Amino acid sequence: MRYGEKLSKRIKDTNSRLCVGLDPRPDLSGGMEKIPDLLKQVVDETWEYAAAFKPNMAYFEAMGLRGLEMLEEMLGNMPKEVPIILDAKRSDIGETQKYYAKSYFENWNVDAVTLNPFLGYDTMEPFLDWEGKAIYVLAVTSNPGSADFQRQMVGDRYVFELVQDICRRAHEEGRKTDVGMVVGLTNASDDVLSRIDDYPLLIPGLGAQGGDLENMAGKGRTAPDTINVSRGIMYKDMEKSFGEKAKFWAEQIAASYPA
Ligand SMILES: O=c1ccn([C@@H]2O[C@H](COP(=O)(O)O)[C@@H](O)[C@H]2O)c(=O)[nH]1
Repeated sequence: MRYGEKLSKRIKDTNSRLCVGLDPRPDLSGGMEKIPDLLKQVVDETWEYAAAFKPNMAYFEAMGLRGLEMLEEMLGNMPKEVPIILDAKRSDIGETQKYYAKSYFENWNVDAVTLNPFLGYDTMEPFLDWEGKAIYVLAVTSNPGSADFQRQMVGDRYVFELVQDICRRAHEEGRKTDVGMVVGLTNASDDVLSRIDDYPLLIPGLGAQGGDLENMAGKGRTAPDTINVSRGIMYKDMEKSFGEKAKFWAEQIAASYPA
């Protein structure tokens, strides 16, 4: 089964496009030793509402070797039907990318990984022949600085449209790996979305970053797009359970962008 099929099935089964972000912060969680139980609790309480989970490498790397062990332990115990998108945003020459691809797709067996496309198509190549896997390339990120490069014009096209050419090329070449894009909800204007094809989108920026779900309403998209919430579930309204917050966000998303 291709990645897109697995994610589409999950979105249908749960009636949810919510991607639950797993960004553990020891400073807000009573110390590093609390993180493994916290992650287990978040996964246990939210998985029924989750189209996907997205651990961000930065938060695990910040805890040193123990953090990587925690990530590995967590990945080994995730519900198998929920796709895992590892937010790594890697970028390097192709020879080195081979080892990132092996690390994420073979050793950790995640379903998808985020990549920075700045070094060009050849650096995506090592990720493109993996059955059942996907990459999401950064196209229009959710930060204000997305205007610095991504939303600049080169001739009569935006830079993010050149990024989209990577998806098109992989698709035309019939590669085994699915290729989607990261498009931040905060910057998902009509001008942007009208130029984005129906490839799977990973859409961060809901919750703490204030992205507006109305941006996604009525766009006629059919791809298995998933909308991420990290802090809004793990570190907001702590009197509520993680499950309650995940349910809330799944419903909010469905109201504007039905599954
Ligand atoms: O453009 C991007 C790409 C990735 N992210 C990541 O998503 C989550 C968002 O966390 P929140 O707490 O829901 O704001 C985090 O891991 C970011 O590094 C993004 O925000 N924007």
